[in-house]
Amino acid sequence: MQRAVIILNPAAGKSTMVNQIGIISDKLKQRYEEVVIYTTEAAGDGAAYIGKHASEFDLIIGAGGDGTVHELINALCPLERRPLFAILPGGTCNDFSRAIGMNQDPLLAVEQILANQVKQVDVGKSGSRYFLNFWGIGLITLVSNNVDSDKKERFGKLSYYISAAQSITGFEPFSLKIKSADFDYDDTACLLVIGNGAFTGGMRTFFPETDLEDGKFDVLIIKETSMELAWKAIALKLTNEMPEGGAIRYFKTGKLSIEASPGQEIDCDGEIGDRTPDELENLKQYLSVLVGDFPGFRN
Ligand SMILES: Nc1ncnc2c1ncn2[C@@H]1O[C@H](COP(=O)(O)OP(=O)(O)OP(=O)(O)O)[C@@H](O)[C@H]1O
Repeated sequence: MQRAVIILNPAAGKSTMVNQIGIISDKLKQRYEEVVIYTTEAAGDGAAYIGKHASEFDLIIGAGGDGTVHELINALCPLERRPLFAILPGGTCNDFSRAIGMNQDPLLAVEQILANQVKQVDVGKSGSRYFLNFWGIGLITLVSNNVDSDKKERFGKLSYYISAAQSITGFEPFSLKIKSADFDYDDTACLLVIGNGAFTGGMRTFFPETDLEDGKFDVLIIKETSMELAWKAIALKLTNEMPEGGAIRYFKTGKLSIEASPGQEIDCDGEIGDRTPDELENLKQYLSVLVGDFPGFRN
C-alpha cells in the first residue's frame, strides 16, 4: 500500500492552500491508498514529524514556501532511507519548486505530482546543514535581512528587489579566500553566491543555466558593488570565460572551502545564522524528488 503525507505550513505565503488541501488530498488518493495531512503549528514541527514518521511513508510532500522546504529537507537528508519528496508551492517565492518546474498553482502542481516523474537532484551540504537553492555571503544577506514580513506580504517577490536596490550602495567589501579543485580566489569581494537551483527571490536570476543533476555548484563572485554591475550580473548569461581580473567571476565546482575576513554572516536558502569559514560539498543526485516540466535539468 502506497502512503503519502502532506506536511502543510498554514502560515506560509497568503495561507491560501489551507482551503484547497481537502481537494488536493482527494486527488492524491488516485495514486496513494492513504494520504495523511499533518498541519504544523510552529516552526520545527515538520522536521520533528519527519524524524519520527518518515519510514512510514513512500512520499513526503512539503506544502509551503522555501523556509518549509528547507526545514523538511534538513530532516530528510540525514536519513539512510529517504522517502520520495515533492513540493506543493505555498510560499511567496517558492524558489526550489520553480527550479524543478512545479506549477505555482497547487491544484495544478498536484497533477504534476500524480504524473510521478522522479529525478535524483543534487543537494548542497554545509557542515550539518543541507540546502537546495543557494548559500551566500555579502550583499545577499543584507537583501534577506531587509525584507521584513510586512513588505513581503504587500509586495511579494518584488520586495527582494526593492531591498537589493536599497542594500547595494555603500557596502564594504571583505577579503575572500576560496579553495577548490576547479578555481582558487584570494581577493576582495562584496558578494559570493553558491547556487544549486536556478532561482533566487522567485526569479531565474544568478544561474539561468544551472543543472540540478551534475553534482556541481555554480559559484558567482562579485568584486565591486555598483548598481550597474549588479544588474549586469543578473542579466548576464554566466560562462566560465569571464575576463581575467574582471569584477565578476564565475565557475562550477563540486566542493570548496571559504574563508572571509572579517567573518561573514551566511544566508543559506534564505535562513541567516551561521558565519564563515565554511566548507561546502555538492551531494550529487542525493534526493529523489517528483518534478514538473523542469527547465532546470538537461537530459
Ligand atoms: N504553523 C506554523 N506557524 C508559523 N511558522 C511556521 C509554521 N510551520 C512552519 N513554520 C515556519 O515558517 C517559516 C516560513 O515559511 P515559508 O518560508 O514556507 O513561507 P514563506 O516565507 O511565505 O515562503 P517563501 O520562503 O517561499 O517566500 C519556515 O521557516 C517554517 O519553519
